[in-house]
Amino acid sequence: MAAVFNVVQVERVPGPWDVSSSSSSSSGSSSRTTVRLGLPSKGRMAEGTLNLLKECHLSVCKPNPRQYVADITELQNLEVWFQRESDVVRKMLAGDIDLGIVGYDVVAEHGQDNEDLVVVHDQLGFGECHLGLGIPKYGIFENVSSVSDLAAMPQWTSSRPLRIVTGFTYLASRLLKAKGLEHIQLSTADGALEAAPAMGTADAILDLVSSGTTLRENNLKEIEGGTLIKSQGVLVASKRALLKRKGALDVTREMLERLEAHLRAKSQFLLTGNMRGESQEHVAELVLRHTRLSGLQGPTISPVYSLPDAGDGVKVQYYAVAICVHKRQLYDAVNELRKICGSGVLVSPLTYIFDEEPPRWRQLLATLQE
Ligand SMILES: Nc1ncnc2c1ncn2[C@@H]1O[C@H](COP(=O)(O)OP(=O)(O)OP(=O)(O)O)[C@@H](O)[C@H]1O
Ligand SMILES: O=P(O)(O)OC[C@H]1O[C@H](OP(=O)(O)OP(=O)(O)O)[C@H](O)[C@@H]1O
Ligand SMILES: [Mg+2]
Repeated sequence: MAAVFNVVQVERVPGPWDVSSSSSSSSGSSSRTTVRLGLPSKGRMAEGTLNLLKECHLSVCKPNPRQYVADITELQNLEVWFQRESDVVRKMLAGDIDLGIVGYDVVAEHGQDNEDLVVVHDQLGFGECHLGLGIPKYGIFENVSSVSDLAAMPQWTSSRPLRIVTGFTYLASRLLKAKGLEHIQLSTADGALEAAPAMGTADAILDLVSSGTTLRENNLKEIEGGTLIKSQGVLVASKRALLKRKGALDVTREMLERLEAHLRAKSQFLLTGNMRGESQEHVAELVLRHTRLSGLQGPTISPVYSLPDAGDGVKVQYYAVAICVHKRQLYDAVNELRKICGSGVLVSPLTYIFDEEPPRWRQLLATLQE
């Protein structure tokens, strides 16, 4: 006997952006004066988010793991709300949250190209993955190695479409047809999608991939052209909040500046060493002969003062050389600097490199003026 569900009509509570709502909405959020930042409450993105904010000296004070509201001491007038990633995006669209840090995949799937969502920083450097098709390595798929091969398979017709299981139905319905997959039938599941082809409940899957281990362990493979989007942690904002909510743009700017300056510094080391030379220009010429020692704009050369002999005044016999080098070039740069310094080379990690104005800030202002 088919289950009968009593459908209860639930009156929609107007949100803070609803023009019809004269009074405050359910949470009084239309009259709220604080700016709200939504962060992942659990899972692999939660840890990466909190670690990055801590590295930017924006530690979230969350004494109890089950506490869903917190704050960041350095950012007054900002409330932190811990939510599931998809709910962060939903609540941004409803006007109950102003900013969020989530995976880009969640913004793309649950934001559904809503123009109110603005990606303020698109590469936070954690949660890297991509949304890709996975098909069996065996059977009729054995020699299929690309999306065009898959689309060309004669098996797929309007009466017998290619069955794809995914948690990303919005992106699947928008992007798969553009890849030439005409006859597809989408189904959803909450997880462990890789089991579906072996179980016979789907022919292929569309899911997030990072190491590829789960696909391989379930005899599935990716195919050329099968990646729909790439994803990593992003800082996303509601355009309306940035334009209408007092303080939202200022706090966004500070977060963006700190994130951008820190992420840029993470890839750099500061090298310093002392060397003999006739003048700062002479030392700079020696250093700049080495390609790996050109730094961000160039080496900083400063005189080292000493009192070689009692009674004589201070003298300059050495010059300190300071340069930023990319982590990948560290060892070669140390060797080159050592050759010309002759003395030890000090290496320091960098916390921030602040640009005059972060490029993403100019982009955001341009977006807000559209
Ligand atoms: N290999 C991966 N699989 C799934 N998500 C990944 C992967 N790599 C990075 N991510 C990021 O992590 C997010 C999902 O994290 P996680 O799976 O912990 O949470 P969730 O899927 O929402 O929770 P749950 O899995 O309990 O339903 C994705 O939205 C994506 O941005
Ligand atoms: O490429 P890999 O590194 O193997 O990661 C990909 C797997 O990780 C995620 O699953 P998750 O761990 O979130 O479990 P779930 O499928 O139950 O969500 C995703 O749904 C894939 O199944
Ligand atoms: Mg998951």
